[in-house]
Amino acid sequence: MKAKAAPSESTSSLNSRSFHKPVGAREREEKSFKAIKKDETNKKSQILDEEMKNRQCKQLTIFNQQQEDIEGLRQTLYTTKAGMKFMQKKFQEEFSSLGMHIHGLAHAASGYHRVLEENRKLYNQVQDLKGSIRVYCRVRPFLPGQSSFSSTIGSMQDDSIGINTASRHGKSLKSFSFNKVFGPSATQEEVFSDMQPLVRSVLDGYNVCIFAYGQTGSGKTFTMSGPRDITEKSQGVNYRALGDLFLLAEQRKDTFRYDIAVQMIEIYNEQVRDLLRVHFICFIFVFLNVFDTLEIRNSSQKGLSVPDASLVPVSSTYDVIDLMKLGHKNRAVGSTALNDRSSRSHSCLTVHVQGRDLTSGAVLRGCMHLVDLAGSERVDKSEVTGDRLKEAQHINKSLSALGDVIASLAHKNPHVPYRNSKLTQLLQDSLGGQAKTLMFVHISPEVDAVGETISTLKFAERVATVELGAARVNNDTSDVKELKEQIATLKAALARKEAGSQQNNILTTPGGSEKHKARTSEVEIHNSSIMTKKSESCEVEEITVNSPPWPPVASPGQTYREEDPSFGSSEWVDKVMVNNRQDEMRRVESLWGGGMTDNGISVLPEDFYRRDVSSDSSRIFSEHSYNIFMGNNNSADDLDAATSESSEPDLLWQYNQTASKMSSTTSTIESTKAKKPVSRPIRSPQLRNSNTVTRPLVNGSRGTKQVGLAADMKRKASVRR
Ligand SMILES: Nc1ncnc2c1ncn2[C@@H]1O[C@H](COP(=O)(O)OP(=O)(O)OP(=O)(O)O)[C@@H](O)[C@H]1O
Repeated sequence: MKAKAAPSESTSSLNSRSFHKPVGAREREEKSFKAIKKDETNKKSQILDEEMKNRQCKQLTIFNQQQEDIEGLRQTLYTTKAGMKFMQKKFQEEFSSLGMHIHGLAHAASGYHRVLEENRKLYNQVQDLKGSIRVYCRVRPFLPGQSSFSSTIGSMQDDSIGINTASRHGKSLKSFSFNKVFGPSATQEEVFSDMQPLVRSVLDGYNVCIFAYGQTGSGKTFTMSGPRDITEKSQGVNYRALGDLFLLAEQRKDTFRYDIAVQMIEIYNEQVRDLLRVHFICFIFVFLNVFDTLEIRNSSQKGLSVPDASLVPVSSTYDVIDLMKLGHKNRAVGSTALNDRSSRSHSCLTVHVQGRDLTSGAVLRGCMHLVDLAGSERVDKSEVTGDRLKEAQHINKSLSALGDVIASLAHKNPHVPYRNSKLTQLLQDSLGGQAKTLMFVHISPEVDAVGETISTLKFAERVATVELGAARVNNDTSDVKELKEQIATLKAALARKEAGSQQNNILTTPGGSEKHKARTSEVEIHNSSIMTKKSESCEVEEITVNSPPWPPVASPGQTYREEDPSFGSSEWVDKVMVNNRQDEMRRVESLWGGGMTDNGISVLPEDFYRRDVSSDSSRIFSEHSYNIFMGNNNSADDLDAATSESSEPDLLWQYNQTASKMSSTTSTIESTKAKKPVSRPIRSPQLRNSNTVTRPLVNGSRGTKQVGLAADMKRKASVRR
């Protein structure tokens, strides 16, 4: 800029000077000025050229540099790409190997689960084989109004529980192990789902017993039935078990046909009472504070331990709900200081299931006892007096009898004192038989119940050591069934003949019928001693004595008719037997008392029927229902007694014996009759239950005869073996 300024300055100064100078000088000056100017311009252009050159040079250098950089970048990109590709490949390889590894792990995991499941099954099988009683423990939550600050429950795992105890040496934790432990928050559904497989095995022909044990107020009734106001969610084991059986029966309907019926009894003050019987006589009994007591018959090979209790067919959960309502209404419940609705009796809901394989014709019979025991109680705590005290004493006595039985079984003692209480008699088949048994032990979390809790859990641990032997399926193959049917038919024929000739004897003996009329009750009483064997023939006595009342207790809106297809198809019943028995019944009924028929046969007075037998068909139905659960008829009972503990050859032996007996009998029927006096009294179930003439008979004699017979048959079987 200075260089530029300088010429303009000099030009202006030259102009001003040249203005004062002469023309020649001025021209010279102008020339020299122009030359200078030219030089300057040249110089300028030279400088500019140089600058341009420099700039170009710089740009070239920059360009070259950038080229180099780009080349470098290209190289880097190339190597990066290659690296990326390599990494990608490696990653893919690793990924696929990881995938394979994960696949392998998943396979191993599923295998592990399978093994676990198998282990569980095997464990259960071992338990089944050993026949160990399964023991589940359930802890009741604190009740509303109770302080939950201090609980006796110190620890709780899936299969063990620790109880805090205070001793002289300070606090300690006592641990107990069971098959399963349910905490206070366990729902009814969770509880049931764990025992569902056990319940379902009834449909496969097993006998199952689930019983709830624990001190009063610990939640036994809650587990077995539910709370006072039962909802679908709070339903207990009883409802759920039956609902599940119906569901499964429905699912299997293409291959199996199942018939399900229930009985519900209670043991109150050492008396067995039917909870499903609604009869006007019942109300009279309640009014008079006298209740009909029933017999327990463990010798019954057909699964009816209390054959006289109402046996009610059920085909839906609604039937069950109605029945349970009735049962619970009839059950003895009272208020104590420990539980405002304390069960004062042991209740037992028995579910009888008979299934027929539609392809093979094999018949399976299973039965399930669902027992809600009355709670043990310390009378000083429950503050009971009077009747409640008497009840408590009976409850404690029977529970201690249960303890004795468990102790004997645990020690494998040769003698087990089942007969010391009705409760142990009832549970005999489940505690010492081939049943699958589950005990639900209940405990309360309160600190002041710790003593009872510890003794309850100790008892439960002892129960878990009892080994019953392998559970067995009660199945009749079609061959066996056929043989039994044949035997039954033969026996029926024999009975008909015997009854016919006996009748002739009576009628031909002067005053025979009169004598019989006068001695009706006497004969009934003596009958038990006369009958040294359960009638080998028609069992008319069985028809009337052992049959549950029919129609059975009708739940609201329910009627049980002869042609009701929902329960028992005709093919299950030995029709010949039923018809024969009807004839037989008519004949024998007419034999005892009343007037004379056209044929000169005596008949019962009409008011007898009015009082004791609602209708003839009801009797037939008793027989029908009874047969369904007895596997044809009672005449096969003898055979069962022998076969239940013997093998198929024994059965054939029995059959041959009967067949040969039959052939000889038909020819020498009179002599056979002379050897075996047959006395068949007629008693309707209602009359039997009316606490009148039949009472002496009920008291033990019939039961002991049954036991005697079973023992006799067993003896026979073992001698044969
Ligand atoms: N798991 C539970 N969840 C909620 N409440 C329960 C539970 N178990 C029991 N209860 C409540 O505790 C109270 C006592 O229960 P429950 O009557 O079943 O005892 P219990 O052992 O049958 O008594 P008892 O032997 O005197 O008949 C009831 O009010 C019942 O609703």
